[in-house]
Amino acid sequence: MSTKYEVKTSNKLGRYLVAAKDLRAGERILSDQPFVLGPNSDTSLVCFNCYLPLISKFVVCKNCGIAPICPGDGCPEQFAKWHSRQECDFFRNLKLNKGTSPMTMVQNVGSLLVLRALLKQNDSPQEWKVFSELESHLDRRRDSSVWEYYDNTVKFIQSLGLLENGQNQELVQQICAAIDVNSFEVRGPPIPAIGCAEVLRGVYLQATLLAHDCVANTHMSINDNNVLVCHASTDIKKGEPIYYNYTDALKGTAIRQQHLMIGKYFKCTCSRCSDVTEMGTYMSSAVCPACKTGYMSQHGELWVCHSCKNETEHSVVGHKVQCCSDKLEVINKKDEKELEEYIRYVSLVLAPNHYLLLDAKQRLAGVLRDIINREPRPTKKVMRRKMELCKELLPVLETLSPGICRIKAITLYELHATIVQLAKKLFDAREITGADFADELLCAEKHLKHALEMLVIEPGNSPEGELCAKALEEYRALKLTIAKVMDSVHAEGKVYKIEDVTEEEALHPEID
Ligand SMILES: C[S@@+](CC[C@H](N)C(=O)[O-])C[C@H]1O[C@@H](n2cnc3c(N)ncnc32)[C@H](O)[C@@H]1O
Repeated sequence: MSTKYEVKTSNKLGRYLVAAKDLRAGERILSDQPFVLGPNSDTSLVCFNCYLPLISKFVVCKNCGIAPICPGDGCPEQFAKWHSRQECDFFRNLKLNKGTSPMTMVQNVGSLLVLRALLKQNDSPQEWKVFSELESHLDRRRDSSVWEYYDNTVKFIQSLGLLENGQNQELVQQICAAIDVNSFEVRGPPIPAIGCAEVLRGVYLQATLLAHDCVANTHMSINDNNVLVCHASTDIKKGEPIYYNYTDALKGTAIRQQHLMIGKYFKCTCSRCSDVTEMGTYMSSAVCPACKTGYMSQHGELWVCHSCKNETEHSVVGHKVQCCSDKLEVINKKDEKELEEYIRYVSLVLAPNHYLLLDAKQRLAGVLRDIINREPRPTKKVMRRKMELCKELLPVLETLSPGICRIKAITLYELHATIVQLAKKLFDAREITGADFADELLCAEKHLKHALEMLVIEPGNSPEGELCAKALEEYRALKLTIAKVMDSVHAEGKVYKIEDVTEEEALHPEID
């Protein structure tokens, strides 16, 4: 039993976790191994052992003769292996006694996670019991399209003779439902030479008890060994609920609620959902066509301006917002000019922090980052624009994801990097003084330190953990540079050049 949290039950939330003591931001609350982990139901073929995609060819496991696995040298050693001895023996029996073929497995890869959960019934009966008691909303799903969707999985499991006497298709539907309602997205193993990874789903029996709030007080990370770690993102007082955000904090209320209703079967009534301004961010609001300065938010069939109180029919504003959304779908989101044009165009219609605008601004910041890193002499204009975009995003993140937040940390890291790049360029061109240069570097240092304070809890073997290691090196180098610049500012008559800091000094500074 954890000393950090207690399990409570309410009519509204079912079981949920509360803090058993005062928790500080950054404090670890729980760490959890997956009960099951595997591909999504609509997956393309993956290796049954390591979950790498099997793109053009595969072999079958030598022992069971039916599980598709990696060809050539087999699965990379560093990845977890999921085709267990028990499963392999079970598959072998299937082949010998039922004539099950590798093709049956290939065709039913989307049901693999359900099959693996069901096999836990005998392999880990205690865990299975906990899993079988999770909320599944089975009655809400009965006779719906999702029930029908999983019909193939039911047939596949039945064909393997896995349902014991008295068990029926309801059990398979219940497993499908419990996985849908309780699973977390997990990054699959990175595909060699490409780097990107399949998105898998994992059920974590402790973490799944966290209730949802659109303004969460936890930060979740899953490392490359698939261990989930949950930290407090803000201070949490003893007795307060511990919340995780099941949906995307950077989406508007209508989209978040739809996602929660379709996937988790509840209507969120959190403080953000109950506030049409979304905590003053106006993230789903539009510019008022009457006063042109106020923002209108939706109240049922009307949109009302917070400033001049003008009322407009939903059909009118809703249509405009839909057009902005449709346009974002079709533009080239890797093209700087198309994104800038989109931002200019929709800024006439949408409030500045509307989620569609924030989406476009985030993408543009990424495109500009790539330009700055790729071009030998990126322009000051590009750097300034990227900094402006980061600065626009940060206050919204601070309101909607207070405390420790991954996107906030990355945005602060990016902001620091560009401040340093621009300041260096300006100083080298003698466009700013040594004192101004030092000020800029100090400002960058403040942002980098803040980013590091959040990144430090990321698991080392994750992309964010790697960013943390890189940021730490850069922090040490930056401190050294600042000290040199300060010295030169104070040393009369000396003209300081950043190149005066040797690479050796920058990369291996003395740590203070
Ligand atoms: C991942 S499960 C959480 C564990 C679940 N309470 C249990 O006892 O098994 C998600 C379900 O918890 C309930 N839930 C979580 N957060 C909620 C919220 N903010 N409002 C209403 N229901 C919520 C919903 O039934 C949802 O489908």
